[in-house]
Amino acid sequence: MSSEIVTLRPEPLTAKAFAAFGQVIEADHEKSYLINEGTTRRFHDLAQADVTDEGGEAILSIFRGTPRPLPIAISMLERHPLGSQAFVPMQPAPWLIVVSDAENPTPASCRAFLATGSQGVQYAKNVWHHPLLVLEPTQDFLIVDRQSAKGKAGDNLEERWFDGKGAILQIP
Ligand SMILES: NC(=O)N[C@@H](O)C(=O)O
Ligand code: NI
Repeated sequence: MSSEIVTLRPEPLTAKAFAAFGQVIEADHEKSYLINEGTTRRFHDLAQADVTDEGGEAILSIFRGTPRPLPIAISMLERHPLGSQAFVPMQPAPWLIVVSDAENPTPASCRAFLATGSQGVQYAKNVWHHPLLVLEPTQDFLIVDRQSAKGKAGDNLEERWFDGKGAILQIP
């Protein structure tokens, strides 16, 4: 059991840096084309929802996040074995992401990212991530994730609480 507390320093969110965890959802001009008589630019196919295991279906929700006490303690991660989960900010405010690609995550295996208010992410199925972390008093996100088939309880949430002191997430 580690007695040292780990400090996580967020790095800028880029598609390349986040590739092991899922996709970054942002207005990538190279994936866009004009529609609607040239009045609208479509940023196309930025991510694909992966939610149909065990009869799951995609749903859209809004999460209204509020900040955690400072210093932000990272004491656990969670994952969704049956589906991806996408977070798209609905206002231009930065937010924080903590993930791990270890099968058995520890504070030292975590990576932190700072997302701009124009960046969303989709966590790939079964990727360890911390629940929503925001910096403003309230921040709304559009969520695309999985609902179990009506009446069929698919267990789509696994949590891993760290032993010892966990980690502290540095605020940029
Ligand atoms: N619990 C829930 O729906 N939210 C988490 O999955 C999260 O990643 O914020
Ligand atoms: Ni989640």
